[in-house]
Amino acid sequence: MRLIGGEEHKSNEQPENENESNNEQEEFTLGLGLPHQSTRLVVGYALTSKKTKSFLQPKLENLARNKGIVFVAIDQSRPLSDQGPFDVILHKLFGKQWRQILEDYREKYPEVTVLDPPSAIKHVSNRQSMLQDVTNINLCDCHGKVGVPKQLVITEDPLSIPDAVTEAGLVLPLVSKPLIVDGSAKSHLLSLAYDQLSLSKLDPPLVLQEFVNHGGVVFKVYIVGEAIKVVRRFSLPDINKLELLNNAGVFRFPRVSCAAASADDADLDPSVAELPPRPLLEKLSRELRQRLGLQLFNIDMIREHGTRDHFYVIDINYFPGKWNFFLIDILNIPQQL
Ligand SMILES: Nc1ncnc2c1ncn2[C@@H]1O[C@H](COP(=O)(O)OP(=O)(O)OP(=O)(O)O)[C@@H](O)[C@H]1O
Ligand SMILES: O=P(O)(O)O[C@H]1[C@H](O)[C@H](O)[C@H](OP(=O)(O)O)[C@@H](OP(=O)(O)O)[C@@H]1O
Ligand SMILES: [Mg+2]
Ligand SMILES: [Mg+2]
Repeated sequence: MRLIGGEEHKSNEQPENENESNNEQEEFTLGLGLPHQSTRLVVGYALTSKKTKSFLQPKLENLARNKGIVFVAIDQSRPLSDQGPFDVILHKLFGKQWRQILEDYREKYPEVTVLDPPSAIKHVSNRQSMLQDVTNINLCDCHGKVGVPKQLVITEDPLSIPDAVTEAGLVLPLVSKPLIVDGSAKSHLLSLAYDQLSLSKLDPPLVLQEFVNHGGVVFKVYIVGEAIKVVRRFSLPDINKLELLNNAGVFRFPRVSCAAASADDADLDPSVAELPPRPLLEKLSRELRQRLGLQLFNIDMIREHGTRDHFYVIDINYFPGKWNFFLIDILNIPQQL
């Protein structure tokens, strides 16, 4: 298991010069559970134009090509079976139609690795089901505990929300998040609720999650097959009891922890900045890859403020934006040795 990130863990094996490319391709392919090819790997990709631009940057394409990995754009206007042949299909498109196309293709070509299976992606496209697998993972002896904030799904009448929150015993403040994540900006419209009555202004379907004070830093744990990369991002600041008493209403907030909000080089309180323990991340990653059936995802984790080792998973994202940099890390590591 390789941990790449704030604290880079370099493997100490040296690539054999004579078939370096194959070994490095092996790193990439076996790490992702892909078939290892001795010659080249054809990766068909189906992404939005925005994602293609952010993911398939020249550096990645060139590096991959040097290692026998070729990316070929899938023409979404033509039958998938008329294209290829592919060894891998890498995709991040939403909607039933694409899911069906991919399921039919998997039936016909079971030998092609689909990163990742549409049903597994659908599971993490819902903010309730995405976190369900986290709570029953046995992490004893992994130097920490990992939970999920108490949360409540609201699908019906917003006027029922205040009573539903009382009944569920949720404690304010609460973070309101659209229930479905579909790549749209709308699915990232989050709000912070300081009082119960204002909750009836919200717009279901949504999930209400208890806000956990965490020192204003979130750990984004990127998982690419067997590789893990952790980065720190700025997050919402803690909310103390006085602020809670003096504030009322529901406030929408921007995407506070996006790529531009890197906290990796910030001067932070070490007790806040300390990365989650590696054994914890390795076990969590291994278990979630297996339970979610995913190879490409990230986990957003926060440390409960005032504790050393009590973490919460607040979000899981499929094929997040920074994947290409980690692919470069994985493809590139032997050259860095
Ligand atoms: N339960 C929580 N307690 C404290 N802060 C939270 C909680 N949930 C979300 N946040 C804050 O809101 C930010 C965004 O939350 P979340 O990651 O769930 O939204 P998102 O739209 O899925 O974001 P992205 O997919 O870009 O990571 C988090 O990075 C964190 O700063
Ligand atoms: O900070 P990053 O680049 O990891 O942010 C991700 C974000 O966490 C989500 O994964 C986004 O995907 P959706 O949830 O489907 O919107 C990513 O957007 P994408 O267009 O790159 O897939 C962000 O990059
Ligand atoms: Mg997040
Ligand atoms: Mg998310």
